[in-house]
Amino acid sequence: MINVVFTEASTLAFGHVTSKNPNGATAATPVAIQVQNLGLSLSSDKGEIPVLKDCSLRIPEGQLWMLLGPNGCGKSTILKAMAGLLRPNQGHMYVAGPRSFVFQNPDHQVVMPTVEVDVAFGLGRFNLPLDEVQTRVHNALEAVGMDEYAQRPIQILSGGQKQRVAIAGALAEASRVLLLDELTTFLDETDQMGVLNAVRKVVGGADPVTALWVTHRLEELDYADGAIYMENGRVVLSGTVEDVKQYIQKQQDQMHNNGGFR
Ligand SMILES: Nc1ncnc2c1ncn2[C@@H]1O[C@H](COP(=O)(O)OP(=O)(O)OP(=O)(O)O)[C@@H](O)[C@H]1O
Repeated sequence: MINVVFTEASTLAFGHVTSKNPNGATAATPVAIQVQNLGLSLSSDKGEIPVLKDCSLRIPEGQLWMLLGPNGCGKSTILKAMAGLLRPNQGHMYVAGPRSFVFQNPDHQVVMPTVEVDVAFGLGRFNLPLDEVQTRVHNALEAVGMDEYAQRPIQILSGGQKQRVAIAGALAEASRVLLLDELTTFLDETDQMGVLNAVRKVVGGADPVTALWVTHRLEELDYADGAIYMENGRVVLSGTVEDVKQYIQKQQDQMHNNGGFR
């Protein structure tokens, strides 16, 4: 039986989720994402596999949080559930809207001939006046540091610049929550920093945008306001960056002592 409720954050009690307040959050900070006891199964040739098990977490509005964990632990799956791309079969979830999912490979998302046309593309369904579209496109490109590229053909952009165009598309649609799936995995350091700084800037801007950023790159944790660590389909830690760093360090030390650290 499907038992998932998308509900208003204020109706849920989440006392046990974070052990310490992450940077800048107080008990009164509004919540952008809350997940409680979420379960999700996917079908495979071996039948239904439980991919998410009893996951709970809470992310305050206007913050950048990172989601880490070993390959296959369920990071992309929980992100897709938050985006509404996958349907959980247990638990409760609230994600503020509008929300946007940005994929690892920007070529799946940035498809129009030029930068400004691509950012404007998603606005087509809102039937906005032309000057409103132009203002939104300009503001969104400025927010991610790509306004000088407005007229450029998409195909000459680097991977990181395309990621920033995809994020601008989400901002133009007034997205309040950005769900960002391993954007920097295949980027060089310059592109990685371009995307990280762009996300950091929009999260810290006047309108409260919240971002959840899946990554394997530990150095990116320094840009985050809070972090979540998953293992084997479960959220094992959700709190401060320092907590998660210490947890990862302990895991690495243990593996090293057992002679198994790669
Ligand atoms: N469509 C699917 N059908 C069946 N199983 C799937 C499907 N998609 C993912 N899985 C399985 O679900 C588990 C979690 O996958 P997911 O992609 O969420 O992990 P991840 O933590 O994002 O991994 P990575 O860091 O490698 O990207 C894995 O065991 C994966 O094989």
